[in-house]
Amino acid sequence: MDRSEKGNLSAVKHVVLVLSGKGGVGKSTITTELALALTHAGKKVGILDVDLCGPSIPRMLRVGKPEVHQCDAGWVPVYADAQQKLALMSIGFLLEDSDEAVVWRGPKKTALIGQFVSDVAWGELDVLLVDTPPGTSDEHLAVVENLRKHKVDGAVLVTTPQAVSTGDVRREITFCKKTAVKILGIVENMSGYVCPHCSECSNIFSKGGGEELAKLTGSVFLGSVPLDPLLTARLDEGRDILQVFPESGTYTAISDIANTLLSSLEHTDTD
Ligand SMILES: Nc1ncnc2c1ncn2[C@@H]1O[C@H](COP(=O)(O)OP(=O)(O)OP(=O)(O)O)[C@@H](O)[C@H]1O
Ligand code: SF4
Repeated sequence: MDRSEKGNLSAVKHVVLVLSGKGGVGKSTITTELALALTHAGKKVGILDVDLCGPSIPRMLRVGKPEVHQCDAGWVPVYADAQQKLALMSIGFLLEDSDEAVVWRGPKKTALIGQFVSDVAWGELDVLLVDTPPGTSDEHLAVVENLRKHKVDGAVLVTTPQAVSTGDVRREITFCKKTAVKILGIVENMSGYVCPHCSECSNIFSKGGGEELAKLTGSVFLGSVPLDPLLTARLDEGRDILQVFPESGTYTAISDIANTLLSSLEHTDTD
Protein backbone atom coordinates (compact mmCIF):
# COMPACT_ATOMS: atom_id res chain seq x y z
CA MET A 1 0.00 0.00 0.00
CA ASP A 2 1.33 3.36 -0.97
CA ARG A 3 0.33 5.77 1.76
CA SER A 4 1.99 8.85 3.13
CA GLU A 5 2.55 9.05 6.87
CA LYS A 6 -0.10 11.72 7.17
CA GLY A 7 -2.53 10.21 4.67
CA ASN A 8 -4.97 8.52 6.97
CA LEU A 9 -5.08 11.30 9.53
CA SER A 10 -5.12 14.20 7.08
CA ALA A 11 -8.91 14.58 7.29
CA VAL A 12 -8.94 14.30 11.09
CA LYS A 13 -9.37 17.78 12.58
CA HIS A 14 -8.31 17.08 16.17
CA VAL A 15 -6.33 14.31 17.84
CA VAL A 16 -6.63 13.97 21.62
CA LEU A 17 -4.78 11.48 23.81
CA VAL A 18 -6.58 10.19 26.90
CA LEU A 19 -4.06 9.38 29.63
CA SER A 20 -4.14 8.15 33.20
CA GLY A 21 -1.34 7.61 35.68
CA LYS A 22 -2.65 4.22 36.76
CA GLY A 23 -5.14 1.56 35.72
CA GLY A 24 -8.75 1.37 36.81
CA VAL A 25 -9.41 5.10 37.17
CA GLY A 26 -11.94 5.00 34.34
CA LYS A 27 -9.86 6.18 31.39
CA SER A 28 -11.67 3.92 28.90
CA THR A 29 -15.03 4.84 30.42
CA ILE A 30 -14.34 8.56 30.07
CA THR A 31 -13.03 8.05 26.50
CA THR A 32 -16.19 6.15 25.55
CA GLU A 33 -18.59 8.60 27.20
CA LEU A 34 -16.81 11.65 25.80
CA ALA A 35 -16.92 10.12 22.32
CA LEU A 36 -20.66 9.48 22.66
CA ALA A 37 -21.25 12.98 24.03
CA LEU A 38 -19.35 14.49 21.10
CA THR A 39 -21.48 12.52 18.63
CA HIS A 40 -24.58 13.84 20.40
CA ALA A 41 -23.14 17.31 19.85
CA GLY A 42 -23.21 16.53 16.12
CA LYS A 43 -19.55 15.65 15.70
CA LYS A 44 -17.97 12.77 13.82
CA VAL A 45 -15.69 10.98 16.22
CA GLY A 46 -13.14 8.16 16.17
CA ILE A 47 -11.64 6.13 19.00
CA LEU A 48 -8.25 4.49 18.58
CA ASP A 49 -7.95 1.96 21.39
CA VAL A 50 -4.27 1.25 21.91
CA ASP A 51 -4.67 -0.10 25.42
CA LEU A 52 -2.86 -3.34 24.54
CA CYS A 53 -3.16 -4.76 28.04
CA GLY A 54 -6.91 -4.39 28.38
CA PRO A 55 -8.83 -3.25 25.32
CA SER A 56 -12.23 -2.63 26.88
CA ILE A 57 -13.80 -0.09 24.52
CA PRO A 58 -15.28 -2.68 22.10
CA ARG A 59 -17.11 -4.19 25.08
CA MET A 60 -18.29 -0.79 26.31
CA LEU A 61 -19.65 0.04 22.86
CA ARG A 62 -21.01 -3.47 22.30
CA VAL A 63 -19.35 -3.93 18.94
CA GLY A 64 -18.10 -7.42 19.80
CA LYS A 65 -15.08 -8.69 17.90
CA PRO A 66 -15.74 -7.96 14.25
CA GLU A 67 -13.46 -9.03 11.44
CA VAL A 68 -11.30 -6.08 10.40
CA HIS A 69 -11.31 -5.39 6.66
CA GLN A 70 -8.68 -3.64 4.58
CA CYS A 71 -9.29 -1.16 1.79
CA ASP A 72 -6.72 0.63 -0.38
CA ALA A 73 -6.36 3.34 2.27
CA GLY A 74 -5.79 0.88 5.15
CA TRP A 75 -7.77 -0.83 7.89
CA VAL A 76 -11.44 0.06 7.81
CA PRO A 77 -12.69 1.19 11.23
CA VAL A 78 -15.76 -0.39 12.75
CA TYR A 79 -18.78 1.82 13.32
CA ALA A 80 -20.45 1.69 16.73
CA ASP A 81 -23.68 3.29 15.47
CA ALA A 82 -25.97 3.00 12.48
CA GLN A 83 -25.38 6.67 11.53
CA GLN A 84 -21.62 6.01 11.25
CA LYS A 85 -20.74 8.94 13.53
CA LEU A 86 -18.57 6.90 15.89
CA ALA A 87 -15.72 4.96 14.32
CA LEU A 88 -13.55 2.59 16.31
CA MET A 89 -10.31 0.70 15.82
CA SER A 90 -9.10 -1.45 18.66
CA ILE A 91 -6.19 -3.76 19.22
CA GLY A 92 -8.86 -6.09 20.63
CA PHE A 93 -10.15 -6.70 17.08
CA LEU A 94 -6.82 -8.13 16.02
CA LEU A 95 -6.02 -10.38 18.96
CA GLU A 96 -6.69 -14.11 18.87
CA ASP A 97 -7.42 -14.00 22.59
CA SER A 98 -7.37 -11.22 25.17
CA ASP A 99 -4.14 -12.48 26.84
CA GLU A 100 -2.13 -12.40 23.62
CA ALA A 101 -0.83 -8.80 23.79
CA VAL A 102 0.30 -9.14 27.39
CA VAL A 103 3.18 -11.43 26.40
CA TRP A 104 4.36 -9.33 23.45
CA ARG A 105 7.71 -7.70 23.86
CA GLY A 106 8.30 -3.96 23.49
CA PRO A 107 9.36 -3.81 19.80
CA LYS A 108 6.33 -5.81 18.67
CA LYS A 109 4.05 -3.54 20.65
CA THR A 110 5.62 -0.34 19.36
CA ALA A 111 5.59 -1.61 15.75
CA LEU A 112 1.90 -2.41 16.03
CA ILE A 113 1.14 0.99 17.53
CA GLY A 114 3.02 2.67 14.67
CA GLN A 115 0.92 0.70 12.19
CA PHE A 116 -2.27 1.47 14.08
CA VAL A 117 -1.64 5.19 14.02
CA SER A 118 -0.81 5.37 10.33
CA ASP A 119 -2.82 2.56 8.76
CA VAL A 120 -6.43 3.14 9.81
CA ALA A 121 -8.56 4.69 7.07
CA TRP A 122 -10.41 7.14 9.34
CA GLY A 123 -11.76 9.39 6.62
CA GLU A 124 -13.20 12.70 7.85
CA LEU A 125 -13.39 13.07 11.62
CA ASP A 126 -13.91 16.06 13.89
CA VAL A 127 -12.13 14.42 16.83
CA LEU A 128 -10.03 11.28 17.22
CA LEU A 129 -9.70 10.15 20.85
CA VAL A 130 -6.73 7.87 21.54
CA ASP A 131 -7.20 5.58 24.55
CA THR A 132 -3.74 4.69 25.83
CA PRO A 133 -2.55 2.07 28.32
CA PRO A 134 -2.22 3.28 31.93
CA GLY A 135 1.09 4.78 33.04
CA THR A 136 3.95 6.19 31.00
CA SER A 137 5.51 3.33 29.07
CA ASP A 138 7.32 2.79 25.78
CA GLU A 139 3.90 2.35 24.24
CA HIS A 140 3.00 5.93 25.15
CA LEU A 141 6.18 7.18 23.60
CA ALA A 142 5.41 5.16 20.46
CA VAL A 143 1.92 6.69 20.30
CA VAL A 144 3.22 10.22 20.75
CA GLU A 145 6.11 9.77 18.30
CA ASN A 146 3.84 8.33 15.62
CA LEU A 147 1.08 10.86 16.10
CA ARG A 148 3.52 13.73 16.09
CA LYS A 149 4.16 12.98 12.38
CA HIS A 150 0.59 14.17 11.93
CA LYS A 151 -0.43 16.31 14.88
CA VAL A 152 -1.61 15.92 18.45
CA ASP A 153 -3.76 18.68 19.90
CA GLY A 154 -2.98 17.51 23.41
CA ALA A 155 -3.97 15.18 26.20
CA VAL A 156 -6.85 14.81 28.61
CA LEU A 157 -5.69 13.40 31.95
CA VAL A 158 -8.12 11.22 33.87
CA THR A 159 -7.67 10.82 37.58
CA THR A 160 -9.72 9.96 40.69
CA PRO A 161 -9.92 11.79 44.03
CA GLN A 162 -7.68 9.11 45.59
CA ALA A 163 -5.16 8.90 42.71
CA VAL A 164 -4.69 12.65 42.60
CA SER A 165 -2.49 12.60 45.69
CA THR A 166 -0.25 9.82 44.33
CA GLY A 167 2.83 10.24 42.18
CA ASP A 168 1.18 8.49 39.19
CA VAL A 169 -0.71 11.46 37.88
CA ARG A 170 2.27 13.75 38.44
CA ARG A 171 4.43 11.36 36.36
CA GLU A 172 1.83 11.67 33.61
CA ILE A 173 2.12 15.45 33.77
CA THR A 174 5.92 15.20 33.60
CA PHE A 175 5.53 12.84 30.61
CA CYS A 176 3.42 15.45 28.79
CA LYS A 177 5.92 18.19 29.56
CA LYS A 178 8.89 16.09 28.39
CA THR A 179 7.19 15.03 25.18
CA ALA A 180 5.81 18.53 24.59
CA VAL A 181 2.20 17.31 24.58
CA LYS A 182 -0.16 20.06 25.71
CA ILE A 183 -2.39 19.16 28.66
CA LEU A 184 -5.86 20.06 27.40
CA GLY A 185 -7.38 19.43 30.79
CA ILE A 186 -7.94 17.19 33.78
CA VAL A 187 -11.05 15.10 34.50
CA GLU A 188 -11.74 13.84 38.01
CA ASN A 189 -13.62 10.56 37.68
CA MET A 190 -15.40 8.64 40.47
CA SER A 191 -15.84 11.95 42.21
CA GLY A 192 -18.61 11.21 44.71
CA TYR A 193 -21.09 8.35 44.63
CA VAL A 194 -24.56 8.62 43.14
CA CYS A 195 -27.16 6.76 45.20
CA PRO A 196 -29.06 4.39 42.87
CA HIS A 197 -32.26 4.96 44.88
CA CYS A 198 -32.49 8.71 45.28
CA SER A 199 -29.76 10.01 42.87
CA GLU A 200 -28.16 11.99 45.72
CA CYS A 201 -24.39 12.36 45.18
CA SER A 202 -22.27 11.83 48.33
CA ASN A 203 -18.58 12.56 48.55
CA ILE A 204 -17.19 9.35 49.97
CA PHE A 205 -13.63 10.49 49.27
CA SER A 206 -12.30 13.99 49.42
CA LYS A 207 -13.36 15.99 46.38
CA GLY A 208 -11.66 18.75 44.47
CA GLY A 209 -8.18 17.24 44.10
CA GLY A 210 -8.46 17.24 40.31
CA GLU A 211 -9.29 20.94 40.32
CA GLU A 212 -6.45 21.63 42.72
CA LEU A 213 -4.04 19.69 40.52
CA ALA A 214 -5.22 21.58 37.45
CA LYS A 215 -4.47 24.87 39.22
CA LEU A 216 -1.05 23.66 40.36
CA THR A 217 -0.07 22.58 36.87
CA GLY A 218 -1.65 25.52 35.08
CA SER A 219 -4.08 23.20 33.26
CA VAL A 220 -7.79 23.50 32.65
CA PHE A 221 -10.10 21.56 34.99
CA LEU A 222 -12.57 19.99 32.56
CA GLY A 223 -14.92 18.70 35.26
CA SER A 224 -15.77 15.76 37.48
CA VAL A 225 -17.85 12.64 36.87
CA PRO A 226 -19.39 10.80 39.82
CA LEU A 227 -19.22 7.08 40.45
CA ASP A 228 -22.66 6.18 39.17
CA PRO A 229 -23.99 2.61 39.30
CA LEU A 230 -26.28 3.47 36.38
CA LEU A 231 -23.20 4.24 34.31
CA THR A 232 -21.51 0.95 35.29
CA ALA A 233 -24.64 -1.00 34.39
CA ARG A 234 -25.06 0.81 31.05
CA LEU A 235 -21.40 0.23 30.19
CA ASP A 236 -21.73 -3.45 31.02
CA GLU A 237 -24.75 -3.63 28.74
CA GLY A 238 -23.00 -1.56 26.07
CA ARG A 239 -25.71 1.09 26.09
CA ASP A 240 -25.38 4.85 25.99
CA ILE A 241 -26.17 6.61 29.30
CA LEU A 242 -26.61 9.82 27.38
CA GLN A 243 -29.54 8.28 25.56
CA VAL A 244 -30.89 6.07 28.32
CA PHE A 245 -30.77 8.59 31.18
CA PRO A 246 -30.72 12.07 29.63
CA GLU A 247 -32.01 13.53 32.93
CA SER A 248 -29.13 12.21 35.07
CA GLY A 249 -26.51 14.46 36.64
CA THR A 250 -23.85 12.13 35.27
CA TYR A 251 -25.13 12.78 31.74
CA THR A 252 -24.90 16.52 32.34
CA ALA A 253 -21.38 16.21 33.80
CA ILE A 254 -20.13 14.25 30.79
CA SER A 255 -21.70 16.49 28.18
CA ASP A 256 -20.38 19.61 29.93
CA ILE A 257 -16.86 18.14 29.82
CA ALA A 258 -17.27 17.25 26.13
CA ASN A 259 -18.48 20.77 25.33
CA THR A 260 -15.61 22.41 27.24
CA LEU A 261 -13.12 20.17 25.43
CA LEU A 262 -14.73 20.95 22.09
CA SER A 263 -14.61 24.70 22.62
CA SER A 264 -10.98 24.52 23.66
CA LEU A 265 -10.16 22.50 20.51
CA GLU A 266 -12.14 24.85 18.29
CA HIS A 267 -10.49 27.82 19.99
CA THR A 268 -7.08 26.52 18.88
CA ASP A 269 -8.44 26.48 15.29
CA THR A 270 -8.92 30.23 15.39
CA ASP A 271 -5.55 30.98 17.08
N1 LIG B 1 -17.87 7.22 36.74
C1 LIG B 1 -18.06 5.89 36.80
N2 LIG B 1 -19.21 5.40 37.34
C2 LIG B 1 -19.40 4.07 37.43
N3 LIG B 1 -18.53 3.13 37.03
C3 LIG B 1 -17.37 3.56 36.50
C4 LIG B 1 -17.07 4.95 36.35
N4 LIG B 1 -15.85 5.06 35.79
C5 LIG B 1 -15.40 3.80 35.59
N5 LIG B 1 -16.30 2.90 36.01
C6 LIG B 1 -16.16 1.43 36.03
O1 LIG B 1 -14.88 1.14 36.58
C7 LIG B 1 -14.25 0.07 35.88
C8 LIG B 1 -12.88 0.53 35.36
O2 LIG B 1 -13.09 1.51 34.39
P1 LIG B 1 -12.21 1.59 33.05
O3 LIG B 1 -12.06 0.24 32.41
O4 LIG B 1 -12.76 2.70 32.25
O5 LIG B 1 -10.81 2.00 33.71
P2 LIG B 1 -9.42 2.24 32.99
O6 LIG B 1 -8.76 3.35 33.71
O7 LIG B 1 -9.60 2.40 31.52
O8 LIG B 1 -8.70 0.88 33.31
P3 LIG B 1 -7.45 0.26 32.51
O9 LIG B 1 -6.49 1.36 32.38
O10 LIG B 1 -7.01 -0.85 33.41
O11 LIG B 1 -7.99 -0.18 31.17
C9 LIG B 1 -15.21 -0.35 34.78
O12 LIG B 1 -15.92 -1.47 35.22
C10 LIG B 1 -16.15 0.84 34.61
O13 LIG B 1 -17.44 0.44 34.23
S1 SF4 C 1 -31.48 9.16 50.63
FE1 SF4 C 1 -29.55 8.49 51.48
S2 SF4 C 1 -29.99 6.55 52.44
FE2 SF4 C 1 -31.74 7.02 51.17
S3 SF4 C 1 -31.36 5.97 49.32
FE3 SF4 C 1 -30.50 7.99 49.03
S4 SF4 C 1 -28.41 7.95 49.72
FE4 SF4 C 1 -29.38 6.06 50.38
